[in-house]
Amino acid sequence: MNIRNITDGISYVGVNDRTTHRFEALWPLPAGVSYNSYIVKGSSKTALIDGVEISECDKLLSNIREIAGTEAPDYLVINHMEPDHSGSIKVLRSFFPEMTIVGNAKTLEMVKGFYGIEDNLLKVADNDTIALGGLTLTFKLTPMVHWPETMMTYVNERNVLFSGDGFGCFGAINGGVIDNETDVEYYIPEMYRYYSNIVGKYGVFVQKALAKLKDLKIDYICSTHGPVWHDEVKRIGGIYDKLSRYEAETGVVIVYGSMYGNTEEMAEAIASRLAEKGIKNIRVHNASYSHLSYILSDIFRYKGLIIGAPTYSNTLYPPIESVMQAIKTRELKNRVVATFGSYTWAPQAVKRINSVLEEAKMLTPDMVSVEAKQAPSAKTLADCAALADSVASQLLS
Ligand SMILES: Cc1cc2nc3c(=O)[nH]c(=O)nc-3n(C[C@H](O)[C@H](O)[C@H](O)COP(=O)(O)O)c2cc1C
Repeated sequence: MNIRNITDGISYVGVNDRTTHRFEALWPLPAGVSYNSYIVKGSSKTALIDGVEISECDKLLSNIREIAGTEAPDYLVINHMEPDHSGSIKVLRSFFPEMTIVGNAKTLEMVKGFYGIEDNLLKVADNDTIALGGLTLTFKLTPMVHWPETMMTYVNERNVLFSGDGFGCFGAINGGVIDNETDVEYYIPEMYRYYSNIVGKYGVFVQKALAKLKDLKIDYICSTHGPVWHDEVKRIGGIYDKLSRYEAETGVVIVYGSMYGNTEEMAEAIASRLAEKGIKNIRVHNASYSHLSYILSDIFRYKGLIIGAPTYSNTLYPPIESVMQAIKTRELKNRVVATFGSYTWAPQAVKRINSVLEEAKMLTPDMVSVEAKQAPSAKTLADCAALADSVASQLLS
């Protein structure tokens, strides 16, 4: 139980999930995940902000009881309808039948579509407010961060932003709810992984949301996953700004597939030459072993991207095809790219990687590609070194 007073009138009542293996049945959760819910208690009305995943609803109900006693919340504000938050709506409604469900037009359409609830709904538009008595909720519509209905709720008198999934991260709450009572560095990599996997495609919309928030004084960011940001508000905002502009740090991700070691030998040669050239942040991922979510996280973090694979059944080795589609889907930009691969009788891998990069508008005129016939020869390895030189010089120039 992580009930925590955030600031006057605002409490954390979220829950931890330490048993779901994969978020969205896709992304591993080695450190669990929290579904964050909050209570805002004014002098006349109380609002519950966002729900939790259905399997954790019982914990949420007891947290609400702990804070509000037998009093039912007057409102349930839904910032985001993804079922890891909205899954508990039906149960909450049956416990608190008088509670009004608050959302924008798109939210309420989903409330009906997912849960068949059509009564006691309150539709809000951008900048609409609800007075709770001494505390006012103002709604900021932030569509496509990362669903169409996503919005954020701001408490004017406390400078608190309930940001939905925005600024969230994987990792359950380990005791400390507010950032200054926990190890922030533990969560930062999980913020990169969360952003790149879940929100990464929607950089343009994140930028629009950030523009909308820029004049608000924000002392606390209360997202739906991970710690409440207080001391780190500025840093977290900066990370989101950078990620959504597809800006990256100096460093290189080498992601490759290999069955019998030929492509891998090229990957090793490239990595070692990059290090010789002074690149320190080099992340090498064998796509058959590293989970895609970690590969994407590094790809969002670092500016250099070198992709390699063998030809497989006249096309691209499948794990790298998955990586390519994930990159294309996320509309990645502003990367220094290079490609490599190997084949035995009819090369297809590099051609396929390059064609997906072209579709993704990531091909650059000076991009280097190297492809080895069978085992990499001394000449191929020299070409790999030249590829690394080209990437290093573009990154360090
Ligand atoms: C199941 C399978 C399918 C393959 N299909 C092709 C192919 O269509 N064209 C080709 O030139 N080589 C093909 N190859 C050969 C590999 O691309 C080649 O041996 C390459 O060097 C393997 O790289 P690796 O050692 O990094 O796994 C295939 C190999 C396997 C095992």
